[in-house]
Amino acid sequence: MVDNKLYISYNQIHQLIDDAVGRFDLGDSYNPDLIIAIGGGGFIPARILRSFLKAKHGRNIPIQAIGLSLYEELPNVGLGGAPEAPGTQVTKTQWLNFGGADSLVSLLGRKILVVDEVDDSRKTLVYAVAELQKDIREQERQAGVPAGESGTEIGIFVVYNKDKAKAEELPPGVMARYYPAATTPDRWLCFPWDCVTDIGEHTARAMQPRS
Ligand SMILES: O=P(O)(O)OC[C@H]1O[C@H](OP(=O)(O)OP(=O)(O)O)[C@H](O)[C@@H]1O
Ligand SMILES: Nc1nc2[nH]cnc2c(=O)[nH]1
Repeated sequence: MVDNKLYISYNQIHQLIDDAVGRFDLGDSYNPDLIIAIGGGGFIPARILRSFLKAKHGRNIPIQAIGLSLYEELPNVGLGGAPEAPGTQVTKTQWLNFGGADSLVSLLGRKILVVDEVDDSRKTLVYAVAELQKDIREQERQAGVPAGESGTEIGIFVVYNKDKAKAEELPPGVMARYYPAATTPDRWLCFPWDCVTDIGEHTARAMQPRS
């Protein structure tokens, strides 16, 4: 049976992020001051990205986490696990804390970089951006700033963009700040943090020439 999965190693992710920060001139052409990581898959890439942006600008960018889920896990069938089945709608499992007395995050005027490990159908990113835009409008309203005039910008960094027709589209202003570290065929990606068997074997598979 043909293994249609693509195995990815930690080093490959690290190297792709390093290359992408230089290639896209991230930190200069778009200089984020807030990273929003979409968990769980966006957490490790966001942390690596923060190191490369700090190396460039000497400034640690805060990382805030949101939790979104679209894919359900199928029973595990060996190394790398089974591909997961897409659900029909994205669900929020965790969101930013703002607005109340214990508010931690102001979005106004921020240059936000949303980070995830893979852009597949694009549903997750579209949902995240739409929800963030609602929050920005609400914060503008609370601050008495006309809608859309706070100077807040949203960009997107993904480690892998799957080369396929997307189910949904991002707003053009956000697509202008869309940074995919790599483009990959429409195959199931097995990330190293999903590996619960032998990480050495997983890494060896990741290093084999792609078929
Ligand atoms: O482009 P899409 O088709 O929306 O898929 C991409 C999303 O799918 C995965 O999340 P998942 O729902 O599996 O949650 P997880 O990160 O917690 O595993 C991945 O981390 C992305 O967030
Ligand atoms: N691990 C993993 N999660 C995903 N979520 C959407 N596409 C993928 C994929 O190819 N691999």
